[in-house]
Amino acid sequence: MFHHRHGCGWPFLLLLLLLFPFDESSLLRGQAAAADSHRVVLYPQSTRVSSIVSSKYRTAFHFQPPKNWINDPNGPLYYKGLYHLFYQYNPGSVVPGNKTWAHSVSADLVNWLRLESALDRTEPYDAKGCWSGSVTVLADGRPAILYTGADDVKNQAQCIAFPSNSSDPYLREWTKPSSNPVIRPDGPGLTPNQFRDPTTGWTGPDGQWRIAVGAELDGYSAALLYKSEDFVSWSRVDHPLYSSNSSTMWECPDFFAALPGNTSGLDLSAAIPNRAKHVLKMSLDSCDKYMVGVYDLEADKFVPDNVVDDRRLWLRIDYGNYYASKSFFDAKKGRRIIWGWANESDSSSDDAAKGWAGIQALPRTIWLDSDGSQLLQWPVEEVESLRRNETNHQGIELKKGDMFEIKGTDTLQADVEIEFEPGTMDEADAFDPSWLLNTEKHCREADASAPGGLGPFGLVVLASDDMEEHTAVHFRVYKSKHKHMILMCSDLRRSSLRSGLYTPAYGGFFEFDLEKEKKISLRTLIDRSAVESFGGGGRVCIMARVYPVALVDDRGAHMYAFNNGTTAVMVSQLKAWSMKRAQVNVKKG
Ligand SMILES: OC[C@H]1O[C@@](CO)(OC[C@@]2(O[C@H]3O[C@H](CO)[C@@H](O)[C@H](O)[C@H]3O)O[C@H](CO)[C@@H](O)[C@@H]2O)[C@@H](O)[C@@H]1O
Repeated sequence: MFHHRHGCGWPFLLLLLLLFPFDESSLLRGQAAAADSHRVVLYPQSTRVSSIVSSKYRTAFHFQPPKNWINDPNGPLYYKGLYHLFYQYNPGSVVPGNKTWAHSVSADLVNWLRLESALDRTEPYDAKGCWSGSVTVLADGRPAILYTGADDVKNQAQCIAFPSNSSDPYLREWTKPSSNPVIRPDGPGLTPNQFRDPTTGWTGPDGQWRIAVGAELDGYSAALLYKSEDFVSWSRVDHPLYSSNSSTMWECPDFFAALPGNTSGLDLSAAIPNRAKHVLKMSLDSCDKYMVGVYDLEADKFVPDNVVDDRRLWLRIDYGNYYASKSFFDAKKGRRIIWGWANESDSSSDDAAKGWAGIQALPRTIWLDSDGSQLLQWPVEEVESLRRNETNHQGIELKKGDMFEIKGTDTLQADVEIEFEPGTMDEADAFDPSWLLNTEKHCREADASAPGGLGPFGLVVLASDDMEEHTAVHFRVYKSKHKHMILMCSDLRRSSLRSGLYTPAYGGFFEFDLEKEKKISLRTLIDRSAVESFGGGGRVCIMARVYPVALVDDRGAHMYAFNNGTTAVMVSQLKAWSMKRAQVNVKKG
């Protein structure tokens, strides 16, 4: 029998059991299947599914403007006591196009004040859009924007802008000098409409500035390297910072240094300790991938520690809906922070009806693990200021089929931290490396309801009373040669009764010394249409967008810790908080 702990729905479940007997070993699938039979009778979709046009899907603490289309975060920086976030914004519409640099500021990375646009399409060289780029603080303390201007035939060139008044901490007004564009799409191997998204600058041993620009080079991907004395006149270095024939154009490259095992960040323009590694991030295939390596100062090249030919195996910043990320060194707290964009997962006609599309994922502190092999991420600590009414449990044993309902928390706006401790690791199934090639496929097959030796166990969020709608974030433990391989999935397939949504089962693997660590942690932040999860202390991150009908209908939602694996797991610690609404772009300054 399954063990439903502290559950709300006993009478209902009992009724379901009587009416629709199901395989006891697969509670989630069983409930959904039973509910499926109900759906026709109780919830004919035409009358049941209320409109997606609801302010209830707008996020309470993820960054979004009041309306219209947004994409990439651009040029984040900390300047004179304020955090600045610029982002790609179409001021006139909810579809991509006519991009400008919208601009917001914050004292705490949580509450944001909307300012006037920083860059608009005013010149022939940016007539089709002021596209993505970065901010660099120059030696005299002045920030400079480098962005991509797309002209009327969408050829791309890199352009510069300076604050009209750099003593203004709000950096409200920006000026484009007559020297623009400062880097044209010229030179051997370049494709003029595949040349964009300049990185933040750094200085080399010769004191000269360097930047990388995403490009297609001879049909392949490259982070092209440019050098300058004064940040205004640039020349192309005869070799790229790094290039690869495993893919085509890389968008939004990001290049930074990090010390293994140290959560403090490094400022790329300052002296970089010898022990430091470098990270090159690139956006392609609708996701953000990265390589860890060293920056060979003599050759002026990035050299990855491992060259992996098959790009499906490249490490990922996030295994969900997350793209075009950009990091910056936060001089206030000495950390590196990364921002990334999460698109809507509905149709563009839904977006048009809603009048808004796109959010930014939470700002995350990002650092390298102790052996320098992968990045770890965690929401910036400031997010915790929104936590209210803590719920705390320890020592909950979850046997196969158990669900433990987390009560007393606003399940639509919540922050949950759980530690799972398997009783034994003996039953873990064997790992097959071929799963790494398609983790989403593996998450579809390794469903939350399909029992394994050790797992699935995890969290079910935004679950309707009858489980007809729910999103499962869960782990499965596999034995591999040396350590364990942990699969983390965020399965959206039953997240909504609506049709026409993109509802994959996202997934990523991480290697973990479970014998030593004993516990696997999960942190999930639920913010209405956003479910952002961090597994294994930030080893795998999954950003997801969901649109449960129950949320709009005010039917509430449930949240459960569950285990459907053969081996019992102990929830050694469970903490949940309701999250207060932040002031995000509600006011214009
Ligand atoms: O806003 C331009 C910047 O955005 C980037 C990366 O997101 O380029 C995206 C790109 O278009 C694709 O992405 C759009 C969303 O950003 C999508 O809606 C569109 O359908 C896609 O083609 O933007 C340009 C212009 O559309 C196109 O060449 C890119 O692929 C970044 O590279 C740009 O600076």
